[in-house]
Amino acid sequence: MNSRIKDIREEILSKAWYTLKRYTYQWKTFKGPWQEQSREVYDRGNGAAVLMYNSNTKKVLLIKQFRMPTWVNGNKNGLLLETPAGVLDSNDPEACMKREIEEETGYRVQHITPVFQTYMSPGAVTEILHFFTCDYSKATKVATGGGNEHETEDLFVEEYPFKEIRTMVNEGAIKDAKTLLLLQHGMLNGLI
Ligand SMILES: Nc1nc2c(ncn2[C@@H]2O[C@H](COP(=O)(O)OP(=O)(O)O[C@H]3O[C@H](CO)[C@@H](O)[C@H](O)[C@@H]3O)[C@@H](O)[C@H]2O)c(=O)[nH]1
Ligand SMILES: [Mg+2]
Repeated sequence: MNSRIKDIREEILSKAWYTLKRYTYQWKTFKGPWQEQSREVYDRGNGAAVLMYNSNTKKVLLIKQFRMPTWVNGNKNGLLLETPAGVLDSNDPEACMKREIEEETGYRVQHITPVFQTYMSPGAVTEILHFFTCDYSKATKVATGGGNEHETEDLFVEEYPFKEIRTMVNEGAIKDAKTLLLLQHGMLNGLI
């Protein structure tokens, strides 16, 4: 509860694949007086993302895919290098993450480690992202991966040596926030 907010009204602006709402409310400002504020809020559910590193081969697994929102905002071919990630389809982030790993990468992993959770774009998007790490091995590969064709997902799986990844991070070549967070976490904690 927050006693600084009252008279909240919500209005659906768009309800298609996900939901966009406008919230209008009274906010008690830090200066004292009440003020009416209005904010558009996009609800695409919550998500999960994982740093997949192989401590034997010393490689990190990343996926490349076309991301339309980046293409309309400066990413020339629209392709983005990211950690595996997915939208949660239940209240169990760990189970969802494991399903998503198998769908996107073809690995059926037993253990993943929760590391932190963050709001990804708190001015506009409700999403909390659950972050994990996973030390994977070749032996757990059960399928080719590449995403769910029914959902028109089309992913390309790549592996990068730790050394190359560290250079990419330091030179600003990673353009996706969740991926940068996880790679930096891996570097800070001696995983990669
Ligand atoms: N038809 C249609 N399909 C959509 C739309 N938006 C998403 N999809 C389908 O839904 C799939 C969702 O795939 P996931 O793997 O579950 O999610 P993601 O797009 O990888 O999202 C992850 O990364 C995002 C960006 O960092 C995160 O925001 C998200 O929570 C999650 O972690 C997409 O690949 C696409 O096929 C849409 O507007 N229309
Ligand atoms: Mg995904």
